[in-house]
Amino acid sequence: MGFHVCSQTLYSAPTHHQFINSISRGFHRIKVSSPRAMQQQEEVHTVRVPHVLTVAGSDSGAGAGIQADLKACSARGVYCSTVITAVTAQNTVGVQGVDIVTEDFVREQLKSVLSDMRLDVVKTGMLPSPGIIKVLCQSLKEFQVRALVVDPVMVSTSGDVLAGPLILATLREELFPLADIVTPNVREASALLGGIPVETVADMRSAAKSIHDIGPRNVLVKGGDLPASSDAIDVLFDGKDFYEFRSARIKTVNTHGTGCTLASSIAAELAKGSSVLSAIKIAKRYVESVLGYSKDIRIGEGQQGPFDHSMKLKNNTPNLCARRPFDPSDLLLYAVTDSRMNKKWGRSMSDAVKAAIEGGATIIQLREKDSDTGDFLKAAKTCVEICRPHGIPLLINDRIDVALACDADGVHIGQSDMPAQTARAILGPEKIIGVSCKTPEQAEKAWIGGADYIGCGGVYPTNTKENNVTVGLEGLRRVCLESKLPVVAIGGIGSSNVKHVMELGVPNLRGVAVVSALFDRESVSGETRNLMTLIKDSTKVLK
Ligand SMILES: Nc1ncnc2c1ncn2[C@@H]1O[C@H](COP(=O)(O)OP(=O)(O)O)[C@@H](O)[C@H]1O
Ligand SMILES: Cc1ncc(COP(=O)(O)O)c(N)n1
Ligand SMILES: [Mg+2]
Repeated sequence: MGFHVCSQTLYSAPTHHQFINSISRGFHRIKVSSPRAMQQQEEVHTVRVPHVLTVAGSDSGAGAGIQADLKACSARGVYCSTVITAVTAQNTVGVQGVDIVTEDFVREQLKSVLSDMRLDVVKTGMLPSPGIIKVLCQSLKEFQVRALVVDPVMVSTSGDVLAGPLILATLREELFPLADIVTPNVREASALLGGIPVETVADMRSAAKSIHDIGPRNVLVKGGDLPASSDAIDVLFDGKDFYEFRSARIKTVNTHGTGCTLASSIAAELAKGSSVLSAIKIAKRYVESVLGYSKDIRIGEGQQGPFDHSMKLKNNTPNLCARRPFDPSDLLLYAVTDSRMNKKWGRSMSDAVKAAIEGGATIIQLREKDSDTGDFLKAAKTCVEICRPHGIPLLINDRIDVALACDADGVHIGQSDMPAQTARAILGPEKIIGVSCKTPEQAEKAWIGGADYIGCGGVYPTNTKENNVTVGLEGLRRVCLESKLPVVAIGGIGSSNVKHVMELGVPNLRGVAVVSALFDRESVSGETRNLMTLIKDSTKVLK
């Protein structure tokens, strides 16, 4: 929620009361002194978040190890603390060096975390020496946790040894009996069982059963590296039954860190309270989604690249990043294309958008009330591609799902849609959110909720919205005077009255939003151009 407070300060610094308000919504503990704020403090409560501790090695390339665990837990909505057992010099080519942390210092890290934080699940990765495993087992006996996930990391995807055969006996005898689940890949399963071949699903089943005999409650043998298999199959044995988890195999070189990610995602779901079965199901689905999203990204020159745990990197690739931050001057001539009007004039949504841009519109909103979601999404994607090279922000009316799916620049929502604060939580800190407001109170609420601008109207009566209460120029003036956000006027505005609106000259009024006067006309670009001339004339008068 921190970003929220920052975004507000772009336009106006929040008052003390607003500041407290916005923080308390994030459930942070606060110290305050004013009587009003003291009252607020009583309402503040803290929320304990699910917490996984990973005990693993650091990967400098950040594809696997501690770094993968942190990213996976973060993406899965769980807090992750870390105890580092080894530092590896590693990249997509291989492991160039390993520096093992001393047993004493592993013990010290464990004590720091476990004595202070109430955590739910411990997940282990690279445990490079028998001594470190013993230290860990001692700590686990001293400080109770709800579950222990053991990923018996031995060899990296690149084939380099991370923990040699020396650890096998201690791993089997001391750590496995404490584990709720162990997650060997096929090679690790083979090594744990003295080198027996594990090359088929049938082998995986019998390996899972044999490893179960060593003591863990559940064994998941992962088949990512299974030869000649078109699906990615993992086999679970819980002491009674076998379960097969199967997903399509993603064709990609970016599989470095899949094992660490699967294990920490299982730990994350267990920390949230899932059963072992559903934790595996969700974790595997997550791995499949991130691999699918990342299949074409390229990081490093080696054979096995890392993937994008947060599924965000591609949004920032240079050919797509004409997007720039919202600027209130974008509101100057705000074109709202309405599906019914486009239908009436036999125009496609994208033709309407092209014409508005050609005429000089500074921001565009798609308002679709009739078509199916799939058709709307397809058209919206085309409009995003049209707008982005021009640097014109594209917003979607009401449909946050469509805005996300087509990667629009933001949404415009009304008073009966979800609150701005909820929309902001879903859309993240960057997307533009506009809220329709008729009163200063609504404008205040939108600001606190994290909106970027206010749409105020209807200024004049309009056919576009049935039963819409008109606020008039006076209502617009009141909202503008009190709003901390930039305002765009909407409702029945066109060439005959745009000057009256713009020449109000009130602070925060940054432009006009227009539907019929642009789109219920023969030439959208011509009308847009004319209106822009009138807007510029009236802003000149003000200067
Ligand atoms: N190409 C792929 N497509 C889909 N899932 C995969 C792919 N490669 C691995 N997985 C899945 O990732 C998880 C980690 O498996 P694996 O790669 O075998 O472990 P490790 O990284 O320890 O070798 C498993 O759930 C496996 O099924
Ligand atoms: C520090 C460290 N820990 C674990 C792995 C295993 O990686 P993978 O998940 O690809 O098997 C690794 N390569 N490096
Ligand atoms: Mg792997």
